[in-house]
Amino acid sequence: MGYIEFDNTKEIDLIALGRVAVDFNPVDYYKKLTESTTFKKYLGGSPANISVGLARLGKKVGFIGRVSDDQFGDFVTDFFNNEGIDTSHIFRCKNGEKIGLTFTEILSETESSILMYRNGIADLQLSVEDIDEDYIKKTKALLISGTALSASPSREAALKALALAKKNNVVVIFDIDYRPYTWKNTDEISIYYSIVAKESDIILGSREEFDLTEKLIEEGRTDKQTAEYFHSKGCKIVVIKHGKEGSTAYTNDGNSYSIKPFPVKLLKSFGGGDGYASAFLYGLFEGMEIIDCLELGSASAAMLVASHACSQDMPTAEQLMEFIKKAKEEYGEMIARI
Ligand SMILES: Nc1ncnc2c1ncn2[C@@H]1O[C@H](COP(=O)(O)OP(=O)(O)O)[C@@H](O)[C@H]1O
Ligand SMILES: O=C(O)C[C@@H](O)[C@H](O)C(=O)COP(=O)(O)O
Repeated sequence: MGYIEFDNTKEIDLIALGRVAVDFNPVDYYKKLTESTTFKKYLGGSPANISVGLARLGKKVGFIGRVSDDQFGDFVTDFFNNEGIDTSHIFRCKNGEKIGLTFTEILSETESSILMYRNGIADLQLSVEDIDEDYIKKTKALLISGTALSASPSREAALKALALAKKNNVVVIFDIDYRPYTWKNTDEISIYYSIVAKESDIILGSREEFDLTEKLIEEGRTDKQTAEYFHSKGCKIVVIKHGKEGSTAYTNDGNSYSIKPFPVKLLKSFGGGDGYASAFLYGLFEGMEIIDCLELGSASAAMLVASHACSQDMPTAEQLMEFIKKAKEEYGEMIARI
């Protein structure tokens, strides 16, 4: 059953809006960040990682964002160009704002932390003038990443893009993407997350992220109650992730589909969400059944938590299918299915 009706006359599959950043992941990991001395530089930023993931899977991807006018702004723009991602709407900050830097601490396979340098950040300078209706008209889907709502003028730019997407028959995907940094308080989180969530066709988030969204609506909801609420506002698919416990997609016909993680040798505990989102959305673009979309998402997520990078290690469709094939050969056809 097709829960999402994409307008396939549009030339772009997905435009993502939000931060592009630079990740510095330690090469000498499994130690404290204070002790790591060597790092590998990658493109980063959750919506940017998702964009790379979808491009690697063969989708036509665009991006709306602001980056610094320096070598790191060049680096991320060049990386996008090399991946075939449209950069016509990635703008440079002209007042010295800097791109976000993310230093990750990989203490063990299961313990990681993320140190974000976001003072005077470029991505939150995205402004309503950067939001071009003619560009948004071109895409089947717009993905809004929650951190874009954390401060003005990016907040108003994201809300303008949302309005133009609704006006132009563009599917709206809200990746809640909570990062504590930048938000003033939890009231603002709930106000702005819930505005976007109530307008979205697809929402992806962890339980914690939905709790933050629903703080000013109703607290303590179950996953089912959360899904039913956003379905009542017009959302078609609500995906609620529970880390290594797996995830469930709730569709607006009252059905739900759950998937478990694929067994994998963990390298780090982050990066899974971006792999998950890109592959899940790829499945929707391909018209797959929800459970098959979830399987793709779970597999890609597993590949990413087993990898050092969160962008550069995004799989191609061939690699993703090969990973699933091998997992099923080793663990059985129903390995990730509940
Ligand atoms: N230890 C793990 N092994 C395999 N897959 C994992 C593991 N941890 C997370 N994942 C996968 O990554 C997905 C997203 O992880 P989660 O922590 O929920 O999101 P995020 O990475 O955005 O914080 C999970 O739903 C799961 O499929
Ligand atoms: O989102 C960021 O700014 C940092 C990411 O680039 C980083 O790779 C990461 O934390 C991935 O997050 P996740 O996929 O949500 O675990």
